[in-house]
Amino acid sequence: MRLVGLTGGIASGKSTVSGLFKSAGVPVVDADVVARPYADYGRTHLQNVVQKGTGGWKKIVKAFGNGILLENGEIDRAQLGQVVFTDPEKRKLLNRLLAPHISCGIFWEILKLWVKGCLVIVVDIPLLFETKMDRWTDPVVVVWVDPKTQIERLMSRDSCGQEQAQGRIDAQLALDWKKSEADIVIDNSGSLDDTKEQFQEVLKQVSGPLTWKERMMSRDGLLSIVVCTAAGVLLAQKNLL
Ligand SMILES: CC(C)(COP(=O)(O)OP(=O)(O)OC[C@H]1O[C@@H](n2cnc3c(N)ncnc32)[C@H](O)[C@@H]1O)[C@@H](O)C(=O)NCCC(=O)NCCS
Ligand SMILES: Nc1ncnc2c1ncn2[C@@H]1O[C@H](COP(=O)(O)OP(=O)(O)OP(=O)(O)O)[C@@H](O)[C@H]1O
Repeated sequence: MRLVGLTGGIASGKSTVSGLFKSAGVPVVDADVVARPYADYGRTHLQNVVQKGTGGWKKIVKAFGNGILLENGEIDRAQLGQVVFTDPEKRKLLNRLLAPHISCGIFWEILKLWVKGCLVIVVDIPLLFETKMDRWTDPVVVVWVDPKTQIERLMSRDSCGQEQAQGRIDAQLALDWKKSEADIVIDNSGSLDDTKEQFQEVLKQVSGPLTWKERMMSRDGLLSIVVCTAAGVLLAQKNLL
């Protein structure tokens, strides 16, 4: 199995590119969705780590107080966002509290796809480098955008001011550094058609033949190893008798 890491900066276009992967039939695990309440998507099959009553939810309420909840008891994301994107210490606290739950949620989503026999899985993790999860993915695709376009798109999408947008950008490692660490870079500064054109090349690269190690890590690869080992043991036992 090949785990492709997809990352970038806030509003650099990760969801846009992950949408292209999905349209091309490549399964995508989205960390932002894992870290959201079910109600946002109405997709109850997804692992979620901050839904009311879960371990992640309890930790957030304990650390940030009941004032962080909506009337229905779910986390008020807009309010939590305001807090953590303006206070680095609170953001570190939130990250520390949620990191084990998010990695666990991502792991479960990957496991479900592995059981289905998927050979190439894209994991869209905004904080892939920050959380050091890039150790588990190869190749790493970084969706890059020039700084001016990034802030413009962020302000327009989230209807926020320049200061707020800059605060959110600064809450992550520099996008240029992520670009320098990438195996593959998609420059999403141009039109959607430009990005789609680059994507076709990237799709070819990530869906190329699997290495032996990747084959062995796939469901069928592991099953073959188990079956061959069992057959070998049985044959050896028969010969010994
Ligand atoms: C802070 C929260 C409440 C803001 O919610 P909101 O709906 O406004 O934003 P959303 O979840 O859609 O995230 C938008 C983008 O913000 C950035 N972002 C989210 N959390 C963080 C964080 N802790 N640090 C830096 N950037 C972040 C990511 O680029 C993400 O794609 C929410 O993002 C959250 O609970 N974050 C903590 C979980 C987390 O770390 N998510 C990232 C997965 S690796
Ligand atoms: N090539 C493009 N041309 C014009 N607009 C774009 C392009 N790519 C993305 N956008 C727009 O920019 C915004 C950010 O894109 P997107 O939501 O895909 O980014 P993201 O990296 O997933 O964001 P986040 O980090 O917040 O999850 C969206 O409003 C999207 O429609």
